[in-house]
Amino acid sequence: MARGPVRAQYRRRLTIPSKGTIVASHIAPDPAPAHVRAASSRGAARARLALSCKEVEKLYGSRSNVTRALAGVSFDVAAGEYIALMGPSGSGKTTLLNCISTIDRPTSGQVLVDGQDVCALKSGQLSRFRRERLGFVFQDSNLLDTLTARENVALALTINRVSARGIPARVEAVAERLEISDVLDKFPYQMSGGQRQRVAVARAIVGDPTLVLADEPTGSLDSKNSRRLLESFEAMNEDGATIIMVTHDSSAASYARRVLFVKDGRLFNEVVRGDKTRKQFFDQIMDVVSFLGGEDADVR
Ligand SMILES: Nc1ncnc2c1ncn2[C@@H]1O[C@H](COP(=O)(O)OP(=O)(O)OP(=O)(O)O)[C@@H](O)[C@H]1O
Repeated sequence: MARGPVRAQYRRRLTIPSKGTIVASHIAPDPAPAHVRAASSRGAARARLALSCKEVEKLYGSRSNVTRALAGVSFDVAAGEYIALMGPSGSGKTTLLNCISTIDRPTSGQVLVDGQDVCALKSGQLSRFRRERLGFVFQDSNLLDTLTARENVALALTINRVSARGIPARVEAVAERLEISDVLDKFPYQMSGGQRQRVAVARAIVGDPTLVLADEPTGSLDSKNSRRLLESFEAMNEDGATIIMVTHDSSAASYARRVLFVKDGRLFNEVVRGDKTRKQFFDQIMDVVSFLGGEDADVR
């Protein structure tokens, strides 16, 4: 099929303006995700912003050779949302995640987590902020090889100075939720890739962080283990966790409640799942992926 008419068709359906125009200078959270709405005990959390990015810009390089990785990105994430970030290779997804996670610093703009400007934190405050507010899940599980699964998960609580008495019950509870109770006493080399990744998720969420940040968490998993991990994320989100996940995979993104698309360092579009089935949401995501430049596999 000819590229031109297809693009024109998507442009109409998605109301995508002409090339180079920013679709939304500020993207607000999904006003009331159904599962958040349903959980009356979390009513107060509904209004709370877990994250607010304001005109985040990131330049790399020196004056003669500058890369503008982020060109003024603004969006809000309400507590309890589940966001997927998608976009072509080099569009700025990892840079954005790194600016949110404080691994990197924006050149200008603000990143507010729970209302606190993370760019203004000094180094001591920064490590505390990372420990207490953030949970990280990477493409490779990054577990400590010399510790069992139980010890890997417990370590996150020990570092957070949770009293030793309270640790075993919290580890058992999170293990049950992620269906890893039977591997808690195994070392990473004794587990499958999927089990290792679920242990890594347990480690990320056991401290009850404000934000769970995941960079291609299913990147090294086969389809069965990917699905299992994504179902765990979905359940965690239904229990109240706020999740931001970078993925190149439309199927993985369709588990989120809202997908933000990044292109050339800007937010280009967003789609909200609302009451759609996952399949309908997947089709909607694929529409944008196709518009952005082709096949699912090209969007990373
Ligand atoms: N440390 C760095 N120094 C210079 N340029 C960088 C650096 N890190 C990223 N970039 C550039 O910033 C832009 C955005 O990169 P980023 O890694 O955020 O993209 P991405 O969307 O995550 O890509 P991918 O999907 O391929 O991982 C790219 O042009 C990249 O080359």
